[in-house]
Amino acid sequence: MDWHTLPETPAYADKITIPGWDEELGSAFSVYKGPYIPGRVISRHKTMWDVLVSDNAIKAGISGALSRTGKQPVVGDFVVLLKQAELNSHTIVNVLPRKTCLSRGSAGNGSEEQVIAANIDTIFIVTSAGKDLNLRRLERYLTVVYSSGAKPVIVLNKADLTDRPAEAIDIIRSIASDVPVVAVSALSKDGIEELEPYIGPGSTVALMGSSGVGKSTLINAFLNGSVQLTQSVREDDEKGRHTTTVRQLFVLPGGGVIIDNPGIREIQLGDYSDGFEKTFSDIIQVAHNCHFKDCTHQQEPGCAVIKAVAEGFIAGERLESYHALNAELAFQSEKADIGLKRLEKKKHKGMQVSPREYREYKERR
Ligand SMILES: Nc1nc2c(ncn2[C@@H]2O[C@H](COP(=O)(O)OP(=O)(O)OP(=O)(O)O)[C@@H](O)[C@H]2O)c(=O)[nH]1
Ligand SMILES: [Zn+2]
Repeated sequence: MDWHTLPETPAYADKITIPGWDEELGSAFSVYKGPYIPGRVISRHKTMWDVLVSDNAIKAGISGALSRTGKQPVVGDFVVLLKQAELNSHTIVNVLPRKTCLSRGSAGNGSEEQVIAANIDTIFIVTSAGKDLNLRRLERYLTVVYSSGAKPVIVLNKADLTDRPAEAIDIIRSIASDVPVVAVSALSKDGIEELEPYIGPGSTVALMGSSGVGKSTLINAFLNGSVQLTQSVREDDEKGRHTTTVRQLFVLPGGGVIIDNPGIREIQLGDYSDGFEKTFSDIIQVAHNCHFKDCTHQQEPGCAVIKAVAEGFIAGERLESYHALNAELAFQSEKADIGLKRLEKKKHKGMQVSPREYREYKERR
């Protein structure tokens, strides 16, 4: 064979069958030669990770070097594993660049943000028709999703319980600008085909929304009975004990991936300032016309936002929600600042030398 006809792509490239894998990951991985294989994290335990590799799921720990960087693999991460066949062991040695990153803000202790999941393309914000429908909560969810880099889709579930789903959709659209809003019934599967474009081969979705809106029912509908969602896997850990793990990443029959993780379900509002500006882009746009540059849109004269509310262009509740979220963000970042100061103090303390240490130091010289 003439060498010109050799394929340009490395030999492993066509063997990689990890859902969500793409060319970019391929080129990031191409620097690894030898006993390294790629994988995708299914779920994380304290010091062990379940990882999907070409055609099965394995358990892996992480290397000391990766551990020292402080970068912990999370569900959805694409990782590089060192495979030691003779020891029957896999070790995660690196996390490949994340496309999107869903994290809990730096709430409380001022420590760095906590990443919950990575590489989610689309997040279904699930709400249900009827009394769960809460526009203010939807705005919070939108804020979180925008900050992660994923694309939001609002799913109005239990459409079978309302006579007027179109009305509910209109209400949601009033705050959602160009975010798709889809009415479905997870129970009867009515309308779920409208969600199919987001769960096609290679795409990764996650679901967010309060308890009882029907997230599990929806996932089961996508899975089409191929996996039992609540199925827990009983296996022996490295010490021979039985452990029970719950899968958090599912491959759909059509090739898409669904991530279902308690941290995403129960997401709290943290430092999501970027997403905040996107969510309230209408208010921020109007605010350019406020008389004062630092207008807080509370009661200042010449406030264009208050004027827009009075004239009915912006809903009063929406401005209230803006103020409430703004206050919360300010509070969170203040808390983070306080935490930082505490840390700085601590660091300083560590550098202080006690009189005894100083004496010993001088004596050694
Ligand atoms: N009528 C109707 N009921 C639904 C629909 N989808 C889900 N339900 C019901 O709503 C209840 C809650 O559904 P789940 O799927 O457990 O809700 P969830 O969002 O996963 O709840 P958590 O696990 O607490 O987060 C169940 O009794 C479902 O049968 C729907 O489209 N229509
Ligand atoms: Zn103003």
